[in-house]
Amino acid sequence: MAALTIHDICCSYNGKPVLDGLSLNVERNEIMCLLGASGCGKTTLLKAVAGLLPVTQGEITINDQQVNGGGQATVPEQRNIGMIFQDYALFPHLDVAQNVAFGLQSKESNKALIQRRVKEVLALVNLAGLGDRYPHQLSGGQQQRVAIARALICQPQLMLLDEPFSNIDTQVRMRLIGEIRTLLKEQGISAIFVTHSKEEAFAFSDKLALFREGQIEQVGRPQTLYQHPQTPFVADFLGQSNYVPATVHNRHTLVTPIGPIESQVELDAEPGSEGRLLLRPRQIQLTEHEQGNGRVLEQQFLGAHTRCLVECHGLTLEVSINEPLPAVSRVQVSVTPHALTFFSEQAQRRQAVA
Ligand SMILES: Nc1ncnc2c1ncn2[C@@H]1O[C@H](COP(=O)(O)OP(=O)(O)OP(=O)(O)O)[C@@H](O)[C@H]1O
Repeated sequence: MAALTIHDICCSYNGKPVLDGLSLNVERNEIMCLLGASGCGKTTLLKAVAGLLPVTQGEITINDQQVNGGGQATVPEQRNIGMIFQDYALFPHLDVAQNVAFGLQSKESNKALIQRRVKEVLALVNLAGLGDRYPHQLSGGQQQRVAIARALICQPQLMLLDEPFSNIDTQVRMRLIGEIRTLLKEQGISAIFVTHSKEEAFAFSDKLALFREGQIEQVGRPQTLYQHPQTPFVADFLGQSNYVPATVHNRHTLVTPIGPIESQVELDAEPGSEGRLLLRPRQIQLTEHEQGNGRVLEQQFLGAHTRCLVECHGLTLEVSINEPLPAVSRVQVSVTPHALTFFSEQAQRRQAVA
């Protein structure tokens, strides 16, 4: 069942449309990431869901309750939403316990109950015992945990997180992402999370919605978008792409300058179609070979892997290998068997017209 349904919404600033007929579904207990370049409308969508921005067309439904539609809008405080911001937005003059209690005080008068809930949520975010510290006495990661505890205390059904990890030290970031993801899953909370960073998006979300100028280009599981992008825009946004000119020989074979390449799934293009084969750096194999079809141009040792640039039949390919190759100049380039992603010229032309 859907935790959030956004149907055909439009939002604008000073009459200039930013979201124009956008639709998106988030399932219960699902974490959806809005990923995209700066200015493409991610925060605008969060604000519309939170009720902080007027929606000029379309409907928004949160857990079966319509909050926008038919000219009506539910006020933000009645949407049962928790919000987390990049800059934590804590009250500097309140201690941690007072910050966390803040949202609950307007709904609950029983002080003992509030104190008990504060303790519970501080324990959930691993801040037990730090209730009497002030925000300036905490690290960035700890301040973000306070912001999360403050949102959790009101038991929201939906959490909106706007670049929550971008001010956090890289070393702490991946650990915090893992912890918060587990916490949201344990508490059964659905979430929408905004980021520029594909690494954060991959690590935190169940699904990705990749934005492009106020539209969603593709939505799906992170691995699906990475491995089977529907457009070169999605392919290039999510990682390094090599494009090899190719012609469809039959439904399972492409003819390329590297040689014929077999696909593990049927290709969605007619024999004879021309286009480009997408190859990720890990989908290309290099084997040392004196008469090999490739020439190593450059290698960079990057710790966990080595980035290698290879010239092969006039193409420059970026390949990711585990260890640097010894000082050899020739290699045999081959493609790891997989379900090929082929962008036919015809389909690209259709998209450009649409
Ligand atoms: N209050 C505002 N008044 C006028 N224009 C705005 C306002 N807020 C945002 N915009 C414009 O709307 C567009 C979308 O902005 P939005 O903040 O949603 O983008 P974003 O994808 O979240 O970007 P970022 O990743 O940089 O935060 C941008 O062109 C931005 O300049």
